[in-house]
Amino acid sequence: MASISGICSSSPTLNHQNHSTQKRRRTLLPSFPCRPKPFPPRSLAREAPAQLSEITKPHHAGLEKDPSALWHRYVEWLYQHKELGLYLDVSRVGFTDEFVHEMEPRFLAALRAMEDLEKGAIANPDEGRMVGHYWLRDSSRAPNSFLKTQIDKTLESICSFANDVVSGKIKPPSSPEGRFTQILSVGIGGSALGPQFVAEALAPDNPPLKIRFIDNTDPAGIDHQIAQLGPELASTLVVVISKSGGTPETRNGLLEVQKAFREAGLNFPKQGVAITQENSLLDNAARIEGWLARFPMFDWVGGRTSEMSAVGLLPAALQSIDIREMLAGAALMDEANRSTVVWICFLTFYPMF
Ligand SMILES: O=P(O)(O)OC[C@H]1O[C@H](O)[C@H](O)[C@@H](O)[C@@H]1O
Repeated sequence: MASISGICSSSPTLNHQNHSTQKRRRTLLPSFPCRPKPFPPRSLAREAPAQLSEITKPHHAGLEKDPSALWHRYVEWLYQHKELGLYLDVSRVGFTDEFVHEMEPRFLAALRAMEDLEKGAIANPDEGRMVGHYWLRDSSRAPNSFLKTQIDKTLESICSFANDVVSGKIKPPSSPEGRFTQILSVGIGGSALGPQFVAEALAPDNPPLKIRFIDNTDPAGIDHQIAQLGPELASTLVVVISKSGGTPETRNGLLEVQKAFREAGLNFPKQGVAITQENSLLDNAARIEGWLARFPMFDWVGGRTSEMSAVGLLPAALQSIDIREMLAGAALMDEANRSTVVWICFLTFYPMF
Protein backbone atom coordinates (compact mmCIF):
# COMPACT_ATOMS: atom_id res chain seq x y z
CA MET A 1 0.00 0.00 0.00
CA ALA A 2 1.24 3.46 -0.85
CA SER A 3 2.73 5.58 1.86
CA ILE A 4 0.52 8.50 2.71
CA SER A 5 2.89 10.30 5.00
CA GLY A 6 3.65 12.97 2.44
CA ILE A 7 0.15 14.10 1.51
CA CYS A 8 -0.44 16.67 4.20
CA SER A 9 2.65 17.29 6.29
CA SER A 10 1.87 19.00 9.55
CA SER A 11 5.02 21.12 9.41
CA PRO A 12 5.86 22.22 5.89
CA THR A 13 9.55 22.89 5.37
CA LEU A 14 8.88 26.09 3.44
CA ASN A 15 8.14 28.32 6.39
CA HIS A 16 6.03 31.11 4.95
CA GLN A 17 5.98 32.88 8.31
CA ASN A 18 9.70 33.38 8.07
CA HIS A 19 10.21 36.92 6.93
CA SER A 20 13.98 36.66 7.05
CA THR A 21 13.95 36.19 3.27
CA GLN A 22 12.82 39.79 3.06
CA LYS A 23 16.11 40.84 4.63
CA ARG A 24 18.17 38.72 2.27
CA ARG A 25 16.72 40.38 -0.83
CA ARG A 26 18.99 42.79 -2.53
CA THR A 27 17.93 46.39 -2.59
CA LEU A 28 17.04 47.53 -6.06
CA LEU A 29 16.84 50.92 -7.62
CA PRO A 30 14.84 52.79 -6.46
CA SER A 31 14.43 51.76 -2.84
CA PHE A 32 10.65 51.81 -2.47
CA PRO A 33 9.04 50.66 0.75
CA CYS A 34 8.15 46.97 0.36
CA ARG A 35 4.76 47.32 2.06
CA PRO A 36 2.94 50.54 1.17
CA LYS A 37 0.81 52.12 3.87
CA PRO A 38 -2.77 50.80 3.86
CA PHE A 39 -5.68 53.03 2.90
CA PRO A 40 -9.43 52.42 3.12
CA PRO A 41 -10.80 49.48 1.05
CA ARG A 42 -12.40 50.47 -2.24
CA SER A 43 -13.29 49.00 -5.58
CA LEU A 44 -10.23 48.58 -7.75
CA ALA A 45 -11.27 47.09 -11.05
CA ARG A 46 -12.77 50.21 -12.61
CA GLU A 47 -9.52 52.09 -12.17
CA ALA A 48 -7.29 49.43 -13.62
CA PRO A 49 -7.79 50.00 -17.37
CA ALA A 50 -6.97 53.70 -17.15
CA GLN A 51 -3.82 52.99 -15.17
CA LEU A 52 -2.69 50.24 -17.47
CA SER A 53 -3.29 52.29 -20.59
CA GLU A 54 -0.93 54.93 -19.25
CA ILE A 55 1.96 52.50 -19.06
CA THR A 56 4.46 53.66 -21.60
CA LYS A 57 7.20 51.75 -23.29
CA PRO A 58 10.41 51.56 -21.30
CA HIS A 59 13.12 53.96 -22.36
CA HIS A 60 15.20 51.58 -24.39
CA ALA A 61 18.87 52.11 -23.96
CA GLY A 62 19.60 49.56 -26.66
CA LEU A 63 21.14 46.26 -25.82
CA GLU A 64 24.31 46.64 -23.76
CA LYS A 65 27.19 45.03 -25.65
CA ASP A 66 30.18 45.72 -23.41
CA PRO A 67 30.89 42.50 -21.44
CA SER A 68 32.00 44.30 -18.30
CA ALA A 69 28.94 46.61 -18.29
CA LEU A 70 26.73 43.60 -18.97
CA TRP A 71 28.24 41.75 -16.04
CA HIS A 72 27.61 44.72 -13.71
CA ARG A 73 24.06 45.02 -14.97
CA TYR A 74 23.56 41.30 -14.35
CA VAL A 75 24.92 41.56 -10.80
CA GLU A 76 22.79 44.66 -10.21
CA TRP A 77 19.53 43.22 -11.49
CA LEU A 78 19.56 39.47 -10.87
CA TYR A 79 16.73 38.57 -8.50
CA GLN A 80 17.15 35.36 -6.52
CA HIS A 81 14.82 33.75 -4.06
CA LYS A 82 16.73 30.77 -2.79
CA GLU A 83 13.93 29.10 -0.81
CA LEU A 84 11.71 29.19 -3.86
CA GLY A 85 14.52 28.37 -6.28
CA LEU A 86 13.42 31.39 -8.31
CA TYR A 87 15.74 33.45 -10.48
CA LEU A 88 14.66 36.43 -12.58
CA ASP A 89 17.22 38.01 -14.87
CA VAL A 90 16.10 41.16 -16.68
CA SER A 91 19.60 42.53 -17.10
CA ARG A 92 19.50 42.10 -20.89
CA VAL A 93 16.25 43.95 -21.31
CA GLY A 94 17.12 47.42 -22.55
CA PHE A 95 15.37 49.61 -19.97
CA THR A 96 17.02 52.55 -18.26
CA ASP A 97 17.27 53.69 -14.64
CA GLU A 98 15.10 56.69 -15.64
CA PHE A 99 12.36 54.32 -16.73
CA VAL A 100 12.44 52.54 -13.39
CA HIS A 101 12.36 55.91 -11.61
CA GLU A 102 9.39 57.09 -13.68
CA MET A 103 7.51 53.92 -12.89
CA GLU A 104 7.90 54.35 -9.14
CA PRO A 105 4.42 55.83 -8.51
CA ARG A 106 2.83 53.03 -10.51
CA PHE A 107 4.69 50.34 -8.63
CA LEU A 108 3.46 51.88 -5.41
CA ALA A 109 -0.10 52.14 -6.72
CA ALA A 110 -0.01 48.49 -7.80
CA LEU A 111 1.28 47.40 -4.40
CA ARG A 112 -1.39 49.44 -2.63
CA ALA A 113 -4.06 47.93 -4.88
CA MET A 114 -2.77 44.46 -4.03
CA GLU A 115 -2.92 45.30 -0.36
CA ASP A 116 -6.56 46.41 -0.71
CA LEU A 117 -7.34 43.23 -2.61
CA GLU A 118 -5.86 41.10 0.13
CA LYS A 119 -7.90 42.98 2.71
CA GLY A 120 -11.14 42.06 0.97
CA ALA A 121 -11.92 44.98 -1.37
CA ILE A 122 -14.75 44.27 -3.82
CA ALA A 123 -12.44 43.86 -6.78
CA ASN A 124 -14.90 42.24 -9.14
CA PRO A 125 -17.73 44.81 -9.31
CA ASP A 126 -19.64 42.89 -12.00
CA GLU A 127 -19.99 39.89 -9.70
CA GLY A 128 -19.87 42.00 -6.50
CA ARG A 129 -17.28 39.77 -4.97
CA MET A 130 -13.90 39.81 -3.28
CA VAL A 131 -10.82 38.27 -4.86
CA GLY A 132 -9.19 36.27 -2.12
CA HIS A 133 -7.23 33.33 -3.47
CA TYR A 134 -4.24 34.61 -1.45
CA TRP A 135 -6.03 33.63 1.75
CA LEU A 136 -6.16 30.00 0.66
CA ARG A 137 -2.41 29.66 1.18
CA ASP A 138 -2.23 31.75 4.33
CA SER A 139 -5.60 31.77 6.05
CA SER A 140 -4.38 34.22 8.69
CA ARG A 141 -4.65 36.86 5.94
CA ALA A 142 -8.39 36.29 5.48
CA PRO A 143 -10.35 39.46 6.33
CA ASN A 144 -12.51 37.79 8.99
CA SER A 145 -12.53 34.73 11.23
CA PHE A 146 -15.49 33.14 9.41
CA LEU A 147 -13.49 32.94 6.17
CA LYS A 148 -10.39 31.73 8.02
CA THR A 149 -12.34 28.89 9.61
CA GLN A 150 -13.92 28.00 6.25
CA ILE A 151 -10.47 27.73 4.66
CA ASP A 152 -8.89 25.76 7.52
CA LYS A 153 -11.79 23.32 7.84
CA THR A 154 -11.91 22.66 4.11
CA LEU A 155 -8.19 21.95 4.06
CA GLU A 156 -8.52 19.54 6.98
CA SER A 157 -11.42 17.71 5.34
CA ILE A 158 -9.48 17.42 2.06
CA CYS A 159 -6.46 15.96 3.86
CA SER A 160 -8.59 13.56 5.83
CA PHE A 161 -10.61 12.37 2.82
CA ALA A 162 -7.48 11.97 0.64
CA ASN A 163 -5.68 10.01 3.37
CA ASP A 164 -8.66 7.69 3.75
CA VAL A 165 -8.90 7.11 -0.01
CA VAL A 166 -5.17 6.52 -0.49
CA SER A 167 -4.94 4.22 2.55
CA GLY A 168 -7.94 2.21 1.36
CA LYS A 169 -10.12 3.12 4.32
CA ILE A 170 -12.59 4.60 1.86
CA LYS A 171 -12.94 2.08 -0.92
CA PRO A 172 -15.06 1.57 -4.03
CA PRO A 173 -17.94 -0.90 -3.47
CA SER A 174 -17.14 -3.43 -6.18
CA SER A 175 -13.51 -3.26 -7.17
CA PRO A 176 -11.27 -6.35 -7.13
CA GLU A 177 -8.32 -4.12 -6.01
CA GLY A 178 -10.27 -3.11 -2.91
CA ARG A 179 -9.15 0.49 -3.23
CA PHE A 180 -9.37 3.42 -5.62
CA THR A 181 -6.64 3.33 -8.27
CA GLN A 182 -7.72 6.07 -10.71
CA ILE A 183 -9.07 9.62 -10.62
CA LEU A 184 -11.24 10.82 -13.48
CA SER A 185 -11.47 14.61 -13.29
CA VAL A 186 -14.45 16.13 -15.12
CA GLY A 187 -14.27 19.91 -15.51
CA ILE A 188 -13.17 22.57 -17.99
CA GLY A 189 -11.15 25.80 -18.10
CA GLY A 190 -10.19 27.03 -14.64
CA SER A 191 -11.65 23.85 -13.20
CA ALA A 192 -9.16 21.68 -15.12
CA LEU A 193 -6.03 23.63 -16.04
CA GLY A 194 -4.55 23.94 -12.52
CA PRO A 195 -4.92 20.25 -11.65
CA GLN A 196 -3.48 19.30 -15.07
CA PHE A 197 -0.46 21.53 -14.58
CA VAL A 198 0.20 20.31 -11.05
CA ALA A 199 -0.17 16.65 -12.06
CA GLU A 200 2.42 17.22 -14.80
CA ALA A 201 4.78 19.18 -12.58
CA LEU A 202 4.57 17.62 -9.13
CA ALA A 203 3.03 14.15 -9.16
CA PRO A 204 5.37 11.27 -8.34
CA ASP A 205 6.21 8.77 -11.10
CA ASN A 206 3.90 6.20 -9.57
CA PRO A 207 1.13 7.99 -7.70
CA PRO A 208 -1.25 5.89 -5.60
CA LEU A 209 -4.09 7.11 -7.84
CA LYS A 210 -3.41 8.05 -11.46
CA ILE A 211 -5.30 11.03 -12.83
CA ARG A 212 -6.93 11.56 -16.23
CA PHE A 213 -9.14 14.39 -17.44
CA ILE A 214 -12.33 14.97 -19.36
CA ASP A 215 -11.83 18.69 -20.05
CA ASN A 216 -13.99 19.38 -23.09
CA THR A 217 -17.19 18.19 -24.68
CA ASP A 218 -15.67 16.23 -27.58
CA PRO A 219 -17.65 12.94 -27.57
CA ALA A 220 -14.77 10.91 -29.03
CA GLY A 221 -12.41 12.29 -26.37
CA ILE A 222 -14.85 11.41 -23.58
CA ASP A 223 -15.33 7.89 -24.96
CA HIS A 224 -11.55 7.51 -25.24
CA GLN A 225 -10.97 8.37 -21.58
CA ILE A 226 -13.70 5.99 -20.42
CA ALA A 227 -12.51 3.19 -22.75
CA GLN A 228 -8.94 3.54 -21.50
CA LEU A 229 -10.13 3.00 -17.94
CA GLY A 230 -11.71 -0.30 -18.98
CA PRO A 231 -12.37 -2.54 -15.97
CA GLU A 232 -10.62 0.01 -13.73
CA LEU A 233 -13.82 2.09 -13.94
CA ALA A 234 -14.79 0.03 -10.86
CA SER A 235 -11.88 1.58 -8.94
CA THR A 236 -12.15 5.09 -10.37
CA LEU A 237 -12.92 8.10 -8.21
CA VAL A 238 -14.82 10.57 -10.41
CA VAL A 239 -14.13 14.14 -9.31
CA VAL A 240 -16.53 16.60 -10.93
CA ILE A 241 -15.29 20.18 -10.68
CA SER A 242 -17.33 23.26 -11.54
CA LYS A 243 -17.44 26.57 -9.69
CA SER A 244 -20.85 27.50 -11.11
CA GLY A 245 -22.03 23.91 -11.01
CA GLY A 246 -23.92 24.44 -14.27
CA THR A 247 -21.35 24.42 -17.07
CA PRO A 248 -22.85 22.44 -19.99
CA GLU A 249 -19.55 20.86 -21.12
CA THR A 250 -18.91 19.53 -17.63
CA ARG A 251 -22.47 18.27 -17.38
CA ASN A 252 -22.11 16.47 -20.73
CA GLY A 253 -18.98 14.74 -19.46
CA LEU A 254 -20.72 13.77 -16.22
CA LEU A 255 -23.74 12.34 -18.07
CA GLU A 256 -21.48 10.23 -20.27
CA VAL A 257 -19.53 8.93 -17.28
CA GLN A 258 -22.74 8.12 -15.40
CA LYS A 259 -23.98 6.23 -18.47
CA ALA A 260 -20.75 4.20 -18.54
CA PHE A 261 -21.19 3.37 -14.84
CA ARG A 262 -24.78 2.21 -15.47
CA GLU A 263 -23.68 0.04 -18.41
CA ALA A 264 -20.94 -1.53 -16.25
CA GLY A 265 -23.43 -2.19 -13.44
CA LEU A 266 -21.59 0.21 -11.10
CA ASN A 267 -23.07 2.52 -8.49
CA PHE A 268 -21.89 6.02 -9.53
CA PRO A 269 -22.75 7.97 -6.33
CA LYS A 270 -20.43 5.70 -4.30
CA GLN A 271 -17.55 6.81 -6.52
CA GLY A 272 -18.52 10.43 -7.21
CA VAL A 273 -17.08 13.58 -5.64
CA ALA A 274 -18.30 17.13 -6.36
CA ILE A 275 -16.25 20.30 -5.98
CA THR A 276 -18.53 23.27 -6.48
CA GLN A 277 -20.25 26.26 -4.83
CA GLU A 278 -22.77 25.44 -2.16
CA ASN A 279 -26.30 25.01 -3.52
CA SER A 280 -25.24 25.00 -7.16
CA LEU A 281 -27.00 22.55 -9.50
CA LEU A 282 -24.08 20.17 -9.17
CA ASP A 283 -23.99 20.50 -5.38
CA ASN A 284 -27.71 19.83 -5.07
CA ALA A 285 -27.54 16.81 -7.39
CA ALA A 286 -24.58 15.37 -5.46
CA ARG A 287 -26.36 15.92 -2.13
CA ILE A 288 -29.67 14.44 -3.25
CA GLU A 289 -28.04 11.44 -4.97
CA GLY A 290 -25.74 10.83 -1.98
CA TRP A 291 -22.35 11.12 -3.66
CA LEU A 292 -19.30 9.94 -1.73
CA ALA A 293 -18.12 13.50 -0.89
CA ARG A 294 -18.67 17.19 -1.62
CA PHE A 295 -16.13 19.98 -1.22
CA PRO A 296 -16.84 23.71 -1.47
CA MET A 297 -15.64 26.31 -3.92
CA PHE A 298 -15.88 29.81 -2.53
CA ASP A 299 -17.41 32.67 -4.49
CA TRP A 300 -14.39 34.82 -3.63
CA VAL A 301 -12.05 32.53 -5.57
CA GLY A 302 -12.05 33.02 -9.34
CA GLY A 303 -12.11 29.87 -11.46
CA ARG A 304 -8.77 30.61 -13.08
CA THR A 305 -7.08 31.21 -9.70
CA SER A 306 -8.63 28.25 -7.94
CA GLU A 307 -5.70 25.83 -7.95
CA MET A 308 -5.05 26.27 -4.22
CA SER A 309 -8.71 25.65 -3.37
CA ALA A 310 -10.30 22.18 -3.24
CA VAL A 311 -10.17 22.30 -7.07
CA GLY A 312 -6.42 21.72 -7.08
CA LEU A 313 -5.76 20.46 -3.56
CA LEU A 314 -7.95 17.37 -3.63
CA PRO A 315 -6.59 15.92 -6.91
CA ALA A 316 -3.05 16.75 -5.74
CA ALA A 317 -3.48 15.09 -2.34
CA LEU A 318 -4.96 12.00 -4.00
CA GLN A 319 -1.74 11.74 -6.02
CA SER A 320 0.22 11.95 -2.74
CA ILE A 321 1.54 15.44 -3.45
CA ASP A 322 2.17 17.19 -0.12
CA ILE A 323 -0.44 19.92 -0.36
CA ARG A 324 0.61 21.76 2.79
CA GLU A 325 4.07 22.11 1.25
CA MET A 326 2.45 23.33 -1.95
CA LEU A 327 0.49 25.94 -0.01
CA ALA A 328 3.60 27.02 1.90
CA GLY A 329 5.46 27.51 -1.40
CA ALA A 330 2.60 29.56 -2.82
CA ALA A 331 2.49 31.71 0.33
CA LEU A 332 6.20 32.35 -0.02
CA MET A 333 5.69 33.38 -3.67
CA ASP A 334 2.87 35.70 -2.58
CA GLU A 335 5.26 37.25 -0.07
CA ALA A 336 7.81 37.80 -2.84
CA ASN A 337 5.12 39.41 -5.01
CA ARG A 338 4.49 41.96 -2.28
CA SER A 339 7.94 43.44 -2.86
CA THR A 340 8.85 45.87 -5.60
CA VAL A 341 11.51 43.58 -6.99
CA VAL A 342 9.24 41.18 -8.84
CA TRP A 343 7.07 44.08 -10.03
CA ILE A 344 10.02 45.82 -11.56
CA CYS A 345 10.75 42.66 -13.51
CA PHE A 346 7.11 42.32 -14.55
CA LEU A 347 6.63 45.91 -15.64
CA THR A 348 9.85 46.07 -17.57
CA PHE A 349 8.64 43.12 -19.61
CA TYR A 350 4.97 44.08 -19.75
CA PRO A 351 4.99 46.81 -22.44
CA MET A 352 6.77 44.46 -24.83
CA PHE A 353 3.95 41.97 -25.01
O1 LIG B 1 -15.93 26.08 -13.04
P1 LIG B 1 -17.04 26.34 -13.99
O2 LIG B 1 -18.10 27.24 -13.44
O3 LIG B 1 -17.62 25.06 -14.53
O4 LIG B 1 -16.44 27.11 -15.23
C1 LIG B 1 -15.44 26.51 -16.03
C2 LIG B 1 -14.90 27.49 -17.04
O5 LIG B 1 -15.97 27.91 -17.87
C3 LIG B 1 -15.62 28.80 -18.93
O6 LIG B 1 -14.74 28.19 -19.81
C4 LIG B 1 -14.97 30.06 -18.37
O7 LIG B 1 -14.49 30.87 -19.42
C5 LIG B 1 -13.82 29.70 -17.45
O8 LIG B 1 -13.31 30.87 -16.84
C6 LIG B 1 -14.28 28.72 -16.39
O9 LIG B 1 -13.17 28.35 -15.59
